[in-house]
Amino acid sequence: DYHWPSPLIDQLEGLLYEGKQEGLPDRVVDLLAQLNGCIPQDNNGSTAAEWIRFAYHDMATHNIDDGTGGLDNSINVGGDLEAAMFDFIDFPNKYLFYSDVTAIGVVLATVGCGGPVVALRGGRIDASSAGPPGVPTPDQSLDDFIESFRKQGFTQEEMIALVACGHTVGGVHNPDFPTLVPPGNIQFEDNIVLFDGTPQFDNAIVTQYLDGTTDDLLVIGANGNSTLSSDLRVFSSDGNVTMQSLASPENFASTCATLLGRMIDTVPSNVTLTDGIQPLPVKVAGVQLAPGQDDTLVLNLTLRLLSNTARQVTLHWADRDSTTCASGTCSASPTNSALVTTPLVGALGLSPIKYTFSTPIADTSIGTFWFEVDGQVENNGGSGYAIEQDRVLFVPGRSTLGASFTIVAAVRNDSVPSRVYINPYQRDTIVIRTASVNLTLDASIPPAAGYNFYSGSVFAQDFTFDLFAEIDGMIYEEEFRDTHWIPSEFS
Ligand code: HEM
Repeated sequence: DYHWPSPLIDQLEGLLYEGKQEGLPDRVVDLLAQLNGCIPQDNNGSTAAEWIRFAYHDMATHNIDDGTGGLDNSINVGGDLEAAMFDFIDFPNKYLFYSDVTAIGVVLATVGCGGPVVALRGGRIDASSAGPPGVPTPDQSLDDFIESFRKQGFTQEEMIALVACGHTVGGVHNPDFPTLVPPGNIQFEDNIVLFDGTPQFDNAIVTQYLDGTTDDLLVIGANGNSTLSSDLRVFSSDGNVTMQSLASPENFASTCATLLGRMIDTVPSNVTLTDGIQPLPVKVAGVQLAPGQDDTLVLNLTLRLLSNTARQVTLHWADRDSTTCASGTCSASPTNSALVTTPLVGALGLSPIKYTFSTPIADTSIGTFWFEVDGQVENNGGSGYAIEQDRVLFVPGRSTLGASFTIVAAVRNDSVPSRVYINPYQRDTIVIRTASVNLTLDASIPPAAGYNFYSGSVFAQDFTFDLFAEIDGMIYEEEFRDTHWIPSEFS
Protein backbone atom coordinates (compact mmCIF):
# COMPACT_ATOMS: atom_id res chain seq x y z
CA ASP A 1 0.00 0.00 0.00
CA TYR A 2 2.24 2.75 -1.25
CA HIS A 3 1.44 6.43 -1.11
CA TRP A 4 3.61 9.48 -1.24
CA PRO A 5 6.30 8.74 1.26
CA SER A 6 5.88 10.44 4.61
CA PRO A 7 8.23 13.38 5.04
CA LEU A 8 10.39 11.48 7.53
CA ILE A 9 10.85 8.40 5.41
CA ASP A 10 11.11 10.54 2.30
CA GLN A 11 13.94 12.49 3.86
CA LEU A 12 15.81 9.52 5.22
CA GLU A 13 15.26 7.42 2.14
CA GLY A 14 16.08 10.27 -0.18
CA LEU A 15 19.30 10.96 1.60
CA LEU A 16 20.31 7.35 1.81
CA TYR A 17 19.51 6.27 -1.67
CA GLU A 18 19.84 9.37 -3.80
CA GLY A 19 22.26 11.66 -2.13
CA LYS A 20 19.50 14.21 -1.95
CA GLN A 21 20.68 17.15 0.07
CA GLU A 22 17.46 18.79 1.12
CA GLY A 23 17.60 20.32 4.53
CA LEU A 24 20.63 18.47 5.81
CA PRO A 25 23.79 19.86 7.33
CA ASP A 26 26.82 19.94 5.06
CA ARG A 27 28.58 17.61 7.43
CA VAL A 28 26.16 14.86 6.49
CA VAL A 29 26.27 15.83 2.86
CA ASP A 30 30.06 15.54 3.00
CA LEU A 31 29.63 11.85 3.63
CA LEU A 32 27.73 11.45 0.42
CA ALA A 33 30.69 12.35 -1.70
CA GLN A 34 32.57 9.14 -2.14
CA LEU A 35 35.45 8.84 0.33
CA ASN A 36 35.65 12.58 0.87
CA GLY A 37 34.23 12.10 4.29
CA CYS A 38 36.49 9.12 4.96
CA ILE A 39 39.98 10.39 4.23
CA PRO A 40 41.32 12.58 7.02
CA GLN A 41 41.45 16.20 5.89
CA ASP A 42 44.91 17.59 6.53
CA ASN A 43 45.69 16.25 9.99
CA ASN A 44 42.30 17.10 11.39
CA GLY A 45 40.63 13.70 11.14
CA SER A 46 37.76 12.54 9.00
CA THR A 47 34.10 13.39 8.97
CA ALA A 48 33.26 9.69 8.93
CA ALA A 49 35.20 9.05 12.13
CA GLU A 50 33.64 12.07 13.80
CA TRP A 51 30.14 10.83 13.10
CA ILE A 52 30.76 7.31 14.33
CA ARG A 53 32.37 8.53 17.53
CA PHE A 54 29.73 11.20 18.03
CA ALA A 55 26.93 8.65 17.68
CA TYR A 56 28.59 6.31 20.16
CA HIS A 57 29.03 9.11 22.68
CA ASP A 58 25.42 10.19 22.32
CA MET A 59 24.19 6.62 22.68
CA ALA A 60 26.51 5.85 25.61
CA THR A 61 24.01 7.41 28.04
CA HIS A 62 21.71 4.42 27.60
CA ASN A 63 20.86 2.59 30.81
CA ILE A 64 19.44 -0.82 30.09
CA ASP A 65 18.32 -1.14 33.72
CA ASP A 66 15.73 1.63 33.53
CA GLY A 67 15.34 2.13 29.77
CA THR A 68 16.56 5.72 29.77
CA GLY A 69 19.03 7.37 27.39
CA GLY A 70 20.33 6.23 24.04
CA LEU A 71 20.69 7.88 20.66
CA ASP A 72 18.64 10.95 21.53
CA ASN A 73 20.87 13.96 20.93
CA SER A 74 21.22 14.54 24.67
CA ILE A 75 24.91 15.02 23.90
CA ASN A 76 24.01 18.36 22.38
CA VAL A 77 22.03 19.42 25.40
CA GLY A 78 24.70 18.42 27.88
CA GLY A 79 27.35 20.76 26.62
CA ASP A 80 29.72 17.91 25.76
CA LEU A 81 32.65 19.01 23.67
CA GLU A 82 31.38 16.78 20.90
CA ALA A 83 28.43 19.09 20.52
CA ALA A 84 30.52 20.93 17.96
CA MET A 85 28.92 18.48 15.55
CA PHE A 86 25.77 20.60 15.70
CA ASP A 87 26.90 23.70 17.42
CA PHE A 88 23.54 25.09 18.42
CA ILE A 89 20.24 23.62 19.47
CA ASP A 90 17.61 23.68 16.77
CA PHE A 91 16.04 21.17 14.44
CA PRO A 92 17.78 20.43 11.16
CA ASN A 93 14.37 20.82 9.60
CA LYS A 94 10.88 20.29 10.80
CA TYR A 95 10.75 16.62 9.87
CA LEU A 96 14.05 15.31 11.12
CA PHE A 97 15.38 15.09 14.63
CA TYR A 98 19.09 15.37 15.10
CA SER A 99 19.28 11.86 16.46
CA ASP A 100 17.98 10.47 13.15
CA VAL A 101 20.53 12.60 11.32
CA THR A 102 23.23 11.16 13.57
CA ALA A 103 22.05 7.64 12.73
CA ILE A 104 22.27 8.49 9.01
CA GLY A 105 25.76 9.81 9.66
CA VAL A 106 26.80 6.39 10.96
CA VAL A 107 25.27 4.54 8.01
CA LEU A 108 26.87 6.84 5.45
CA ALA A 109 30.22 7.03 7.24
CA THR A 110 30.48 3.25 7.42
CA VAL A 111 29.52 2.48 3.84
CA GLY A 112 31.31 5.56 2.50
CA CYS A 113 34.57 4.23 3.95
CA GLY A 114 34.08 0.85 2.30
CA GLY A 115 32.38 -0.81 5.26
CA PRO A 116 29.14 -2.80 5.39
CA VAL A 117 25.59 -1.52 5.02
CA VAL A 118 24.16 -0.73 8.45
CA ALA A 119 20.36 -0.91 8.47
CA LEU A 120 18.58 2.36 9.21
CA ARG A 121 15.31 2.94 11.00
CA GLY A 122 13.73 6.32 11.64
CA GLY A 123 11.71 7.81 14.44
CA ARG A 124 14.25 8.79 17.08
CA ILE A 125 13.23 11.61 19.38
CA ASP A 126 15.62 14.27 20.57
CA ALA A 127 15.95 14.73 24.31
CA SER A 128 15.44 18.12 25.87
CA SER A 129 17.81 17.55 28.76
CA ALA A 130 21.32 16.21 29.23
CA GLY A 131 21.90 12.54 29.97
CA PRO A 132 24.13 11.17 32.74
CA PRO A 133 27.84 10.93 31.92
CA GLY A 134 28.47 7.53 30.35
CA VAL A 135 31.29 7.79 27.87
CA PRO A 136 34.24 5.57 28.78
CA THR A 137 37.59 7.28 29.06
CA PRO A 138 40.83 5.53 28.13
CA ASP A 139 42.25 5.58 31.64
CA GLN A 140 39.48 3.41 33.07
CA SER A 141 39.78 -0.21 34.16
CA LEU A 142 38.50 -3.21 32.24
CA ASP A 143 35.81 -3.76 34.88
CA ASP A 144 34.57 -0.22 34.34
CA PHE A 145 34.43 -0.77 30.57
CA ILE A 146 32.54 -4.04 30.97
CA GLU A 147 30.02 -2.38 33.27
CA SER A 148 29.61 0.65 30.95
CA PHE A 149 28.91 -1.57 27.96
CA ARG A 150 26.56 -3.80 29.98
CA LYS A 151 24.52 -0.70 30.84
CA GLN A 152 24.55 0.27 27.16
CA GLY A 153 23.23 -3.20 26.29
CA PHE A 154 26.37 -5.00 25.10
CA THR A 155 28.13 -8.13 26.35
CA GLN A 156 31.89 -8.24 26.84
CA GLU A 157 32.41 -9.91 23.42
CA GLU A 158 30.17 -7.30 21.81
CA MET A 159 32.15 -4.57 23.54
CA ILE A 160 35.39 -5.88 22.05
CA ALA A 161 33.90 -6.01 18.57
CA LEU A 162 32.14 -2.65 18.79
CA VAL A 163 35.32 -0.89 19.88
CA ALA A 164 37.18 -2.53 16.96
CA CYS A 165 34.39 -1.44 14.57
CA GLY A 166 34.64 2.13 15.85
CA HIS A 167 38.39 2.27 15.95
CA THR A 168 38.86 1.07 12.38
CA VAL A 169 38.40 4.71 11.36
CA GLY A 170 39.96 7.84 12.80
CA GLY A 171 42.56 8.02 15.49
CA VAL A 172 43.94 9.91 18.44
CA HIS A 173 44.28 13.68 18.15
CA ASN A 174 47.01 15.83 19.66
CA PRO A 175 44.81 18.51 21.26
CA ASP A 176 42.81 15.84 23.11
CA PHE A 177 45.66 13.51 24.12
CA PRO A 178 48.91 15.46 24.00
CA THR A 179 50.71 12.81 26.04
CA LEU A 180 50.04 10.28 23.26
CA VAL A 181 50.30 12.47 20.16
CA PRO A 182 52.82 15.27 19.71
CA PRO A 183 51.60 18.56 18.28
CA GLY A 184 51.72 19.04 14.53
CA ASN A 185 53.70 21.83 13.02
CA ILE A 186 51.04 23.19 10.69
CA GLN A 187 48.76 25.90 11.98
CA PHE A 188 45.08 24.89 12.31
CA GLU A 189 45.92 21.21 11.95
CA ASP A 190 45.47 18.77 14.82
CA ASN A 191 48.04 16.10 14.16
CA ILE A 192 46.34 12.74 14.33
CA VAL A 193 47.69 9.19 14.59
CA LEU A 194 45.29 6.74 12.98
CA PHE A 195 44.26 3.65 14.93
CA ASP A 196 45.31 1.46 12.02
CA GLY A 197 47.25 1.76 8.77
CA THR A 198 44.18 2.46 6.60
CA PRO A 199 41.61 5.26 6.88
CA GLN A 200 39.00 2.85 5.42
CA PHE A 201 36.44 0.85 7.32
CA ASP A 202 38.25 -2.51 7.21
CA ASN A 203 39.63 -5.01 9.69
CA ALA A 204 43.23 -3.72 9.64
CA ILE A 205 42.50 -2.60 13.23
CA VAL A 206 42.17 -6.31 14.07
CA THR A 207 44.86 -7.90 11.92
CA GLN A 208 47.53 -5.35 12.85
CA TYR A 209 46.70 -5.82 16.53
CA LEU A 210 46.97 -9.60 16.18
CA ASP A 211 50.22 -9.60 14.21
CA GLY A 212 51.91 -7.04 16.44
CA THR A 213 52.26 -4.28 13.82
CA THR A 214 49.57 -2.00 15.23
CA ASP A 215 50.12 1.76 15.52
CA ASP A 216 47.00 2.11 17.70
CA LEU A 217 48.16 4.41 20.50
CA LEU A 218 45.38 3.06 22.70
CA VAL A 219 47.17 -0.30 22.42
CA ILE A 220 50.85 0.61 22.48
CA GLY A 221 50.61 3.65 24.78
CA ALA A 222 53.42 6.19 24.96
CA ASN A 223 56.90 5.71 26.40
CA GLY A 224 56.03 2.40 27.96
CA ASN A 225 53.11 3.91 29.86
CA SER A 226 49.91 1.87 29.44
CA THR A 227 47.53 4.04 31.51
CA LEU A 228 45.67 5.06 28.37
CA SER A 229 45.89 1.64 26.67
CA SER A 230 42.14 1.08 26.71
CA ASP A 231 42.07 -0.77 23.39
CA LEU A 232 44.68 -3.21 24.71
CA ARG A 233 42.63 -3.84 27.85
CA VAL A 234 39.43 -4.27 25.84
CA PHE A 235 40.78 -6.28 22.89
CA SER A 236 42.74 -8.74 25.05
CA SER A 237 40.06 -9.14 27.71
CA ASP A 238 38.86 -12.55 26.47
CA GLY A 239 42.29 -13.87 25.53
CA ASN A 240 41.92 -12.43 22.00
CA VAL A 241 39.18 -14.94 21.08
CA THR A 242 36.87 -12.24 19.72
CA MET A 243 39.68 -10.41 17.92
CA GLN A 244 40.74 -13.68 16.25
CA SER A 245 37.21 -14.25 15.01
CA LEU A 246 37.23 -10.72 13.53
CA ALA A 247 40.37 -11.52 11.52
CA SER A 248 37.95 -12.80 8.90
CA PRO A 249 36.99 -9.72 6.84
CA GLU A 250 33.52 -11.14 6.21
CA ASN A 251 32.92 -11.74 9.90
CA PHE A 252 34.25 -8.28 10.74
CA ALA A 253 31.90 -6.66 8.22
CA SER A 254 28.81 -8.57 9.30
CA THR A 255 29.56 -8.16 13.02
CA CYS A 256 30.05 -4.41 12.60
CA ALA A 257 26.85 -4.10 10.55
CA THR A 258 24.92 -5.79 13.35
CA LEU A 259 26.55 -3.98 16.27
CA LEU A 260 26.56 -0.50 14.71
CA GLY A 261 22.90 -1.12 13.80
CA ARG A 262 22.19 -1.95 17.44
CA MET A 263 24.18 1.07 18.53
CA ILE A 264 22.10 3.53 16.49
CA ASP A 265 18.88 1.69 17.37
CA THR A 266 19.57 2.05 21.09
CA VAL A 267 16.93 4.56 22.13
CA PRO A 268 15.00 5.32 25.30
CA SER A 269 12.38 2.63 25.95
CA ASN A 270 9.51 5.03 25.25
CA VAL A 271 10.68 5.59 21.65
CA THR A 272 9.45 3.27 18.90
CA LEU A 273 11.51 3.14 15.73
CA THR A 274 10.08 2.60 12.26
CA ASP A 275 10.77 -0.54 10.26
CA GLY A 276 14.01 -0.62 8.30
CA ILE A 277 14.04 2.00 5.56
CA GLN A 278 14.26 0.46 2.11
CA PRO A 279 14.62 2.26 -1.20
CA LEU A 280 11.20 2.99 -2.62
CA PRO A 281 10.77 1.20 -5.96
CA VAL A 282 9.28 4.35 -7.49
CA LYS A 283 10.16 7.71 -6.05
CA VAL A 284 8.90 11.12 -7.12
CA ALA A 285 10.67 14.25 -5.84
CA GLY A 286 11.27 17.90 -6.58
CA VAL A 287 7.70 18.46 -7.81
CA GLN A 288 7.26 22.10 -8.79
CA LEU A 289 4.50 23.58 -10.90
CA ALA A 290 5.25 27.21 -11.80
CA PRO A 291 4.69 29.84 -14.49
CA GLY A 292 7.43 29.44 -17.10
CA GLN A 293 9.13 32.16 -19.11
CA ASP A 294 6.15 32.57 -21.44
CA ASP A 295 2.44 32.39 -20.68
CA THR A 296 2.31 28.70 -19.75
CA LEU A 297 2.75 26.71 -16.59
CA VAL A 298 5.69 24.31 -16.40
CA LEU A 299 5.79 21.13 -14.33
CA ASN A 300 9.21 20.09 -13.04
CA LEU A 301 9.87 16.85 -11.19
CA THR A 302 12.16 13.86 -10.94
CA LEU A 303 11.22 10.20 -11.02
CA ARG A 304 13.68 7.70 -9.58
CA LEU A 305 13.38 4.04 -10.50
CA LEU A 306 15.48 1.33 -8.89
CA SER A 307 16.13 -0.65 -12.03
CA ASN A 308 19.38 0.03 -13.80
CA THR A 309 18.03 -0.75 -17.24
CA ALA A 310 16.93 2.26 -19.24
CA ARG A 311 13.18 2.23 -19.63
CA GLN A 312 10.53 3.88 -21.72
CA VAL A 313 9.14 6.43 -19.27
CA THR A 314 6.22 8.78 -19.93
CA LEU A 315 4.63 11.39 -17.68
CA HIS A 316 0.85 11.85 -17.88
CA TRP A 317 -1.31 14.40 -16.14
CA ALA A 318 -4.93 15.38 -15.62
CA ASP A 319 -5.94 19.01 -15.55
CA ARG A 320 -7.27 20.62 -12.42
CA ASP A 321 -10.44 22.34 -13.62
CA SER A 322 -11.44 20.52 -16.79
CA THR A 323 -11.35 17.02 -18.24
CA THR A 324 -9.32 17.68 -21.38
CA CYS A 325 -6.38 15.63 -20.16
CA ALA A 326 -8.24 13.24 -17.88
CA SER A 327 -7.70 10.15 -19.98
CA GLY A 328 -3.96 10.61 -20.11
CA THR A 329 -3.79 12.21 -23.55
CA CYS A 330 -1.55 14.92 -22.13
CA SER A 331 1.90 13.42 -21.80
CA ALA A 332 5.61 14.16 -21.97
CA SER A 333 8.94 12.40 -22.10
CA PRO A 334 11.86 12.99 -19.74
CA THR A 335 14.24 15.79 -20.62
CA ASN A 336 17.15 14.00 -19.00
CA SER A 337 18.13 10.82 -17.19
CA ALA A 338 21.10 10.02 -14.99
CA LEU A 339 22.45 7.09 -13.01
CA VAL A 340 22.36 7.57 -9.26
CA THR A 341 25.72 6.55 -7.82
CA THR A 342 26.44 6.70 -4.13
CA PRO A 343 28.56 4.37 -1.99
CA LEU A 344 25.37 3.04 -0.42
CA VAL A 345 23.51 2.13 -3.59
CA GLY A 346 26.77 0.66 -4.90
CA ALA A 347 27.16 -1.51 -1.78
CA LEU A 348 23.57 -2.69 -2.21
CA GLY A 349 24.21 -3.61 -5.84
CA LEU A 350 21.69 -1.02 -7.00
CA SER A 351 22.15 1.52 -9.76
CA PRO A 352 18.96 3.54 -9.82
CA ILE A 353 18.12 5.92 -12.66
CA LYS A 354 16.67 9.35 -12.07
CA TYR A 355 14.52 10.84 -14.84
CA THR A 356 14.03 14.59 -14.99
CA PHE A 357 10.89 16.14 -16.44
CA SER A 358 10.39 19.78 -17.35
CA THR A 359 7.10 20.02 -19.15
CA PRO A 360 5.05 22.99 -20.33
CA ILE A 361 1.38 22.52 -19.43
CA ALA A 362 -0.72 23.98 -22.22
CA ASP A 363 -4.00 23.84 -20.29
CA THR A 364 -5.06 25.85 -17.27
CA SER A 365 -3.41 23.88 -14.53
CA ILE A 366 -2.94 20.35 -13.37
CA GLY A 367 -4.44 18.36 -10.52
CA THR A 368 -2.69 14.98 -10.66
CA PHE A 369 0.03 13.21 -12.59
CA TRP A 370 1.23 9.65 -13.05
CA PHE A 371 3.64 7.65 -15.17
CA GLU A 372 3.83 4.87 -17.67
CA VAL A 373 6.98 2.77 -17.38
CA ASP A 374 7.47 0.25 -20.20
CA GLY A 375 3.72 0.25 -20.73
CA GLN A 376 2.95 -0.28 -17.01
CA VAL A 377 1.01 2.40 -15.17
CA GLU A 378 2.71 3.78 -12.03
CA ASN A 379 0.03 5.86 -10.35
CA ASN A 380 0.89 5.86 -6.67
CA GLY A 381 -1.34 2.90 -5.91
CA GLY A 382 -4.29 4.25 -7.90
CA SER A 383 -4.63 7.81 -6.64
CA GLY A 384 -2.02 9.43 -8.84
CA TYR A 385 0.32 12.08 -7.45
CA ALA A 386 -1.64 15.15 -6.43
CA ILE A 387 -0.65 18.78 -6.84
CA GLU A 388 -2.51 19.82 -3.72
CA GLN A 389 -3.07 23.45 -4.65
CA ASP A 390 -1.94 25.93 -7.28
CA ARG A 391 -2.89 29.25 -5.65
CA VAL A 392 0.65 29.92 -4.45
CA LEU A 393 3.68 28.47 -6.23
CA PHE A 394 7.43 28.84 -5.85
CA VAL A 395 9.02 30.02 -9.11
CA PRO A 396 12.60 28.73 -9.17
CA GLY A 397 13.13 29.97 -12.75
CA ARG A 398 12.63 33.60 -11.70
CA SER A 399 14.31 33.40 -8.32
CA THR A 400 17.94 34.40 -8.05
CA LEU A 401 20.57 33.66 -5.51
CA GLY A 402 23.91 35.33 -5.19
CA ALA A 403 24.05 39.10 -5.05
CA SER A 404 20.34 39.61 -4.43
CA PHE A 405 19.04 36.45 -2.69
CA THR A 406 15.58 36.89 -4.16
CA ILE A 407 12.84 34.30 -3.82
CA VAL A 408 9.93 34.69 -6.27
CA ALA A 409 6.48 33.21 -5.75
CA ALA A 410 3.44 33.25 -8.03
CA VAL A 411 -0.06 33.86 -6.67
CA ARG A 412 -3.15 33.33 -8.85
CA ASN A 413 -4.36 36.75 -9.96
CA ASP A 414 -8.04 36.09 -9.25
CA SER A 415 -7.45 37.01 -5.62
CA VAL A 416 -5.40 39.38 -3.52
CA PRO A 417 -3.49 37.67 -0.73
CA SER A 418 -3.32 39.43 2.62
CA ARG A 419 0.18 38.01 3.15
CA VAL A 420 2.74 35.97 1.20
CA TYR A 421 5.76 34.73 3.14
CA ILE A 422 8.35 32.02 3.55
CA ASN A 423 9.86 30.27 6.55
CA PRO A 424 13.48 29.55 5.59
CA TYR A 425 15.66 26.83 7.05
CA GLN A 426 19.23 27.84 6.45
CA ARG A 427 21.58 25.06 5.40
CA ASP A 428 25.23 25.46 6.16
CA THR A 429 27.45 23.36 8.32
CA ILE A 430 24.49 23.95 10.55
CA VAL A 431 20.82 24.18 9.70
CA ILE A 432 18.84 26.86 11.40
CA ARG A 433 15.30 28.09 11.14
CA THR A 434 15.51 31.82 10.49
CA ALA A 435 12.75 34.41 10.83
CA SER A 436 9.86 34.51 8.35
CA VAL A 437 10.41 36.68 5.28
CA ASN A 438 7.52 38.50 3.62
CA LEU A 439 7.24 38.48 -0.18
CA THR A 440 5.60 41.54 -1.70
CA LEU A 441 4.00 42.19 -5.08
CA ASP A 442 6.82 42.62 -7.59
CA ALA A 443 5.74 45.02 -10.31
CA SER A 444 8.96 44.41 -12.24
CA ILE A 445 7.70 40.97 -13.28
CA PRO A 446 4.67 41.22 -15.60
CA PRO A 447 1.81 38.87 -14.73
CA ALA A 448 1.94 35.57 -16.65
CA ALA A 449 -0.15 32.40 -16.99
CA GLY A 450 -2.81 33.87 -14.69
CA TYR A 451 -0.40 34.67 -11.87
CA ASN A 452 1.03 37.76 -10.18
CA PHE A 453 4.57 37.58 -8.84
CA TYR A 454 5.76 38.30 -5.33
CA SER A 455 9.35 38.53 -4.21
CA GLY A 456 11.48 39.01 -1.13
CA SER A 457 15.11 38.90 -0.06
CA VAL A 458 16.64 36.34 2.24
CA PHE A 459 20.06 36.83 3.73
CA ALA A 460 21.22 33.27 3.31
CA GLN A 461 22.56 31.51 0.24
CA ASP A 462 21.50 27.99 0.66
CA PHE A 463 18.27 26.99 2.34
CA THR A 464 15.01 25.12 2.18
CA PHE A 465 11.74 26.81 2.96
CA ASP A 466 7.99 26.56 3.27
CA LEU A 467 5.99 29.08 1.25
CA PHE A 468 2.63 30.43 2.45
CA ALA A 469 -0.12 32.68 1.10
CA GLU A 470 -3.06 33.91 3.17
CA ILE A 471 -6.02 34.36 0.86
CA ASP A 472 -9.59 35.06 2.06
CA GLY A 473 -8.84 33.72 5.51
CA MET A 474 -7.32 30.49 4.16
CA ILE A 475 -3.64 29.56 4.25
CA TYR A 476 -2.20 27.88 1.15
CA GLU A 477 1.20 26.28 1.44
CA GLU A 478 4.00 24.80 -0.62
CA GLU A 479 6.17 22.77 1.70
CA PHE A 480 9.85 22.08 1.61
CA ARG A 481 10.99 24.08 -1.40
CA ASP A 482 14.71 24.19 -2.04
CA THR A 483 17.08 26.86 -3.33
CA HIS A 484 18.91 24.05 -5.13
CA TRP A 485 16.03 24.07 -7.60
CA ILE A 486 16.98 27.54 -8.84
CA PRO A 487 18.45 26.73 -12.23
CA SER A 488 20.74 29.73 -12.68
CA GLU A 489 22.63 28.86 -9.51
CA PHE A 490 22.68 25.14 -9.29
CA SER A 491 22.39 23.64 -12.75
C1 HEM B 1 36.20 1.43 25.98
C2 HEM B 1 35.54 2.21 25.15
C3 HEM B 1 36.20 3.32 24.37
C4 HEM B 1 37.21 4.13 24.73
C5 HEM B 1 37.96 4.19 26.04
C6 HEM B 1 37.49 4.99 23.59
C7 HEM B 1 38.47 5.96 23.56
C8 HEM B 1 38.78 6.74 22.47
C9 HEM B 1 39.80 7.74 22.43
C10 HEM B 1 40.71 8.11 23.61
C11 HEM B 1 39.83 8.28 21.21
C12 HEM B 1 40.71 9.42 20.70
C13 HEM B 1 39.89 10.69 20.74
C14 HEM B 1 40.65 11.95 20.40
O1 HEM B 1 41.86 11.94 20.25
O2 HEM B 1 39.96 12.97 20.25
C15 HEM B 1 38.79 7.64 20.46
C16 HEM B 1 38.48 7.92 19.16
C17 HEM B 1 37.47 7.33 18.46
N1 HEM B 1 36.53 6.45 18.96
FE1 HEM B 1 36.63 5.50 20.74
N2 HEM B 1 36.63 4.69 22.58
C18 HEM B 1 35.82 3.68 23.02
C19 HEM B 1 34.80 3.09 22.33
C20 HEM B 1 34.38 3.47 21.05
C21 HEM B 1 33.25 2.92 20.38
C22 HEM B 1 32.31 1.85 20.92
C23 HEM B 1 33.17 3.57 19.17
C24 HEM B 1 32.16 3.40 18.07
C25 HEM B 1 31.61 2.27 17.72
C26 HEM B 1 34.29 4.49 19.10
C27 HEM B 1 34.60 5.29 18.03
C28 HEM B 1 35.69 6.11 17.95
C29 HEM B 1 36.09 6.80 16.73
C30 HEM B 1 35.44 6.67 15.36
C31 HEM B 1 37.22 7.57 17.05
C32 HEM B 1 38.03 8.46 16.11
C33 HEM B 1 37.54 9.88 16.13
C34 HEM B 1 38.34 10.81 15.24
O3 HEM B 1 39.32 10.39 14.60
O4 HEM B 1 37.97 11.98 15.15
N3 HEM B 1 35.00 4.42 20.28
N4 HEM B 1 38.17 6.70 21.25
